[in-house]
Amino acid sequence: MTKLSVNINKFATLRNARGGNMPDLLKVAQDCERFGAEGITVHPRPDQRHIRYQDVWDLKPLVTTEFNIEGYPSREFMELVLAVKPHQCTLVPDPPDAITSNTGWDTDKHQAFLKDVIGQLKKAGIRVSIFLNAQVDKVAGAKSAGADRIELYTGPYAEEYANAYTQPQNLQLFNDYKHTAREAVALGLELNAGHDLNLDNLRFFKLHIPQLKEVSIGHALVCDALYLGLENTIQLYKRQLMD
Ligand SMILES: CC(=O)[C@@H](O)[C@H](O)COP(=O)(O)O
Ligand SMILES: NCC(=O)COP(=O)(O)O
Repeated sequence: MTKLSVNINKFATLRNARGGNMPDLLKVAQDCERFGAEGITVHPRPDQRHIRYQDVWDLKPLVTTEFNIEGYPSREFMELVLAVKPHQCTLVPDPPDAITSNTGWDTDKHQAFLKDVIGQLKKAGIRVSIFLNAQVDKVAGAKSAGADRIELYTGPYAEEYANAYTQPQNLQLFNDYKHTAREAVALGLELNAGHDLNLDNLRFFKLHIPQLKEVSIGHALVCDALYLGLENTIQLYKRQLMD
């Protein structure tokens, strides 16, 4: 079974646009769970342009499914995560000014740093996932740094899927995802995926990477919800994830 964690960043973007509390992020998270989400993901960025550090504190007692906090492990981020203690922390190598996440970790180059931060998170009882490109040679570094899971960065997959839409089975890049997933499982790592997954490309990914434990989806899901409604949209995404 693959769990759907709804990334609620973009609801916070909308709220912040007017400075008030509409939509109410806490209600959104609770409604996502009520509508079938099996996790809530947030990605507090240094400029707090969507998720604010206070949101993370406020969400913690309300989230009854899996709470996943994503981000670059800066000192401030680590202090927040270690204090809030979510179920899972996903480490992403984003520079402070990133518009959105656009690559995975080089687990060789940053091995010592990753080992240190993952050690701190694990000591606090937090499961750690690290964001990885579909690069089979970076998986061993995730394992030796102490990660429990990897999250496959699916941005390039989504782009290629859209381009090769008529014959997705010919996707060249997809073999790299398959090999990376296989290597992760062989080394005892669990598998997440995320970024730019949507109602078009999700089913193909799920069918070909059956080891997938969880996907986190935000941007496309929120866009779909504008047309289809949040409850219906969450159900449609869950349908794509059926075994
Ligand atoms: C790690 C990842 O892929 C997501 O967190 C994505 O970057 C969403 O962040 P934004 O909503 O800021 O684009
Ligand atoms: N980890 C990926 C995520 O949380 C959502 O990414 P996106 O669906 O907003 O691109």
